[in-house]
Amino acid sequence: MRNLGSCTPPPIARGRSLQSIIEVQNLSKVYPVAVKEPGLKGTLRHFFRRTYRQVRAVQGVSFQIEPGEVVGFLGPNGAGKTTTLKMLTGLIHPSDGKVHVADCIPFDRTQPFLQKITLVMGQKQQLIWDLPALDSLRINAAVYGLSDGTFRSRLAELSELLSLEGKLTQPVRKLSLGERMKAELLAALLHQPQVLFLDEPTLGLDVNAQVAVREFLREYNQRTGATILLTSHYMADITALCDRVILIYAGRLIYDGRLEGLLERFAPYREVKVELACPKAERELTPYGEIECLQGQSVRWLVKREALTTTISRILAELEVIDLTVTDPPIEEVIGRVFQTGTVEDKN
Ligand SMILES: Nc1ncnc2c1ncn2[C@@H]1O[C@H](COP(=O)(O)OP(=O)(O)OP(=O)(O)O)[C@@H](O)[C@H]1O
Repeated sequence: MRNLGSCTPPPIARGRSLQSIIEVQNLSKVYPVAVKEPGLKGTLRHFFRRTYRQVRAVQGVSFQIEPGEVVGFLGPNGAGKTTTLKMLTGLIHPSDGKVHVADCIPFDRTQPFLQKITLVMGQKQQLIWDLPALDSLRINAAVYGLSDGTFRSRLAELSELLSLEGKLTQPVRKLSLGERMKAELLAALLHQPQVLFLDEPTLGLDVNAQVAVREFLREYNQRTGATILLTSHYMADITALCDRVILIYAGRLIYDGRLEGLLERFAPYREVKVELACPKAERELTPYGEIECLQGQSVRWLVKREALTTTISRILAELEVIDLTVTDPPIEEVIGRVFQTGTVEDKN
C-alpha cells in the first residue's frame, strides 16, 4: 500500500485543551424490550397491556482515549460493544453517564461532530448495492460539502492506497467481499475524520483481504494520527493494530490495559504445532512442553511464552521437522479467563 500523501487530515483538534479525544464516564444503556407470551391469549394481552423487561446492555463503563491511539474493544457476543459504539457516535442516547468525542456530545449530531468521526460496521453497508461505488461516493462528497477538486484528489489517493482503481465504476454487488469492505472504508474516510469507530471491519474477509485492511488502517493511523476504536473477533486484527485493549463483559468494563498484559496474564502459554518427518514416542516429546495432542507425526504442545524462542530452537535442532506453527489461544479463550477474575485494571 502506498503512502497517504495529501490524504493527511488537518491537525487533530484536541478539544478541551489537550484532553482525551474520547471521554466516557459511567456510561449505561438500558433497552426496554416488549415481552409477549406465546399464543392468541398472549397476543391479545400484548396488544392491550404491553409489558417490558429491561436489557442492561452497557453498565457504568468509563474510559478515556488519547488522540492517535488505536484501541481494541473486545468482548463476547452480546457484551455491549456495538451499543457502546452507537452511543459514542450519537446513534442512540445513553440511559446514563457522559460521553465526549472530539469535544462534542455525540447525540447532538452536530455538523462539526459528524465531520470529525466515522463509523464502519462490517455487517452493514452504506454503499448502494446496485450502483457503482463511485455514485455513492459522490453522494457522500456532497453530504460532507467537499469541493470537486478535493473529492477527486482524495478519491485518487484513497483508491490507490486501497488498490481499488478500476473497481469503483462497477456495481457494488459485483465487487468481491474484500473489495466491498475496502470501498466502504474509502467512503467512510472521504471526509478525513479524526476518529474512526470500526465495528468488525474484517468480518467475513479472507486472510489476504484482512491483511490488506489491517495494513491500510495501520498506515492511515501512522500518517494521520487518527484515533481508532476497533472491535473484532479476529485476534490478528487486534495484535496487528492495537497496543491497548478494553474488554467488556455483560455490559461492564472488566479490563483496560496493554494487550501484552492481557495475553501474558491470561494466556501465559502459546500453542506450538509440529509435523514431524517420522513418529516419536511421547516420552521423547515431553521435554519440549506440555503435550496437548499427539497423533502419528503431528504433535501440539503448550509452551510458556517466556520459553518459546528457546523451545522452538531446540525443537528445530533436535527433531526432524516438516512444518511448525505457533498460535495464540483463541481470543474467546483468553477473554474467558479474564471473566473469571472479574477485575478492572487501569491503562498503565
Ligand atoms: N435495539 C435493541 N433492543 C433491545 N436489546 C438490544 C438492542 N440492541 C442490542 N440489544 C441487546 O443488548 C446487548 C448488547 O448487544 P450489543 O449488540 O451491543 O453486543 P455486542 O457486544 O456488539 O455483540 P456482538 O459481538 O454479537 O455484535 C445484547 O443482550 C443485545 O441483545
